[in-house]
Amino acid sequence: MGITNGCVKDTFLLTHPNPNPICITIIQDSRKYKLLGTRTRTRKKAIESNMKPGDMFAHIGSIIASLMFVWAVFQQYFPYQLRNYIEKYTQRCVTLIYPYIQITFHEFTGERLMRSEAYSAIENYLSSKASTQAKRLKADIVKNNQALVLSMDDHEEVADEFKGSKLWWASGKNITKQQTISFQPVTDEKRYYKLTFHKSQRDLIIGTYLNQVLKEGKAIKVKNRQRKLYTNNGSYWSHVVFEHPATFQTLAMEAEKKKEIIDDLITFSKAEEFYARIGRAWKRGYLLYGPPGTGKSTMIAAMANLLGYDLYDLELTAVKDNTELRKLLIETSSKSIIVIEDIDCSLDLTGQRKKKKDKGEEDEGKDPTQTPGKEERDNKNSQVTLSGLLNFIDGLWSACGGERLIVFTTNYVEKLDPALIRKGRMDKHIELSYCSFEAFKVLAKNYLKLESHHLFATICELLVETKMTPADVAEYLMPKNASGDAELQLKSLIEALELTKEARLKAGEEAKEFESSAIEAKE
Ligand SMILES: Nc1ncnc2c1ncn2[C@@H]1O[C@H](COP(=O)(O)OP(=O)(O)OP(=O)(O)O)[C@@H](O)[C@H]1O
Ligand SMILES: [Mg+2]
Repeated sequence: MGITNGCVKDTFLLTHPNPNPICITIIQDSRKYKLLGTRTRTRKKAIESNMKPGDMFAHIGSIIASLMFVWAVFQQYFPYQLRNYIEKYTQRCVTLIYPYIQITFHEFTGERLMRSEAYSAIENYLSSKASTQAKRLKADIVKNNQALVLSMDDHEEVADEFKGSKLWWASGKNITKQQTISFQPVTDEKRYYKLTFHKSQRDLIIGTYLNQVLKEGKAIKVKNRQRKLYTNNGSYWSHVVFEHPATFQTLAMEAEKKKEIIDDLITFSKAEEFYARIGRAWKRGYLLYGPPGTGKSTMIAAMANLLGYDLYDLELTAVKDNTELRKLLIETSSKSIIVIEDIDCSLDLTGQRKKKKDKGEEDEGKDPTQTPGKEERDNKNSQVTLSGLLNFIDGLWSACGGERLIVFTTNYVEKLDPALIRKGRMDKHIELSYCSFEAFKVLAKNYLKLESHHLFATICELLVETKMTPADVAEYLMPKNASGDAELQLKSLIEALELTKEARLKAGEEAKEFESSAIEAKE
């Protein structure tokens, strides 16, 4: 660049597209260069400079300043419509030559600027790629400060491959100034991910690849999330962190039965396509029944831990009426287990339909899930009725997308209305019963770290002859002192089993005596 009469010339003309160039004045101020823009007509007056020709810094500075200035002039002097027109056609021309397609996924979408599900799924999907490829990463802690999740920082790029096609994910952000009254400048950062791929792969990427990214991203999110236990306070759910340690490994139960339940749950959780194909909502109902202390609640916690689902513990007696019940149902999230414990105690749901039938009140063809009868309404303080509950389950099956399990527990299965537990509503009925020897061995392994012992044979015999719940057996296996002598604990269990056996025999004899005296009295 030569400077004649204080004017910038020559080199500039090489880089400047305008034949009547806009002159950029560069005034060397000690070591820094100040860039000032001015038009050609002021060329002669403009410059006082002692800049050395060929100075690289000055060149780059001048080019950038030149471009900025051209852009500023373009923005200022061209009418808006013309600018739009030029921009539109420039982009079209570029698209004609540029062989790649770009898709942008913004972090916030919609009028209410909700965080986009697609954005967070992509963030999760890219986390493993980012940790191996990106140079700048962002770290976040999830699961109650237990797990670290990495994602790529702004303006990073990672590559991915799908069925032999290469594609690139870049992260970026737009910064806009907000119009608020504040002493500090308030800026609004809008992040996005941009996917770039060759236009020949359009169908493959938009169809299959993106679906897979969203699916995998959501699965990672579910795995990383801190699970919650929701309880209803009237018509509102409140939650705490769900951290129950129960698993199917620690659950005392026959191995075959346990495996069947685990298989059923895992099959359900992976059966999205199957349910869609057969036209059924992706839901499954479980009825757990058995005496108190046989592990019904423990099994629900183990189910939630196995599948990584949230738990909604629905207290029916706290729900005012059917409308409130429906509202609660709609607020439950996907990948959750909705639990109604002790369904027989929650409401008087036991014989209402039978009573109505006896009185001939119910039409043969009438849908049982329709409007509640008077008896049902008058039964309890809570006005939730059997019909309401059936509607709740059927509504859950139809109104809410995403997978959900609903689990009822009861100590008295025979008391429940058959409509409530029919297949289709409660698909799987699981009986949890008194402690078997196989179940005892699981407890002994968990509590005493014993796989075999010479006292096991005696315990096996006694367990066949008596009825003791796993909860009671577990209580005898709890360490009673610091030494935690396993043999002592097994002996105390044997003692308790013998006492239970004696009590049972005595009760049997008394019952026999009572029966024979009743027969004698009749005669
Ligand atoms: N099958 C089991 N395996 C392991 N532990 C068990 C089992 N059953 C009971 N327990 C132990 O007994 C305790 C009580 O069990 P749980 O609350 O699951 O019984 P429940 O069947 O839900 O009883 P309820 O009908 O009274 O609600 C649990 O804390 C658990 O440690
Ligand atoms: Mg329970």
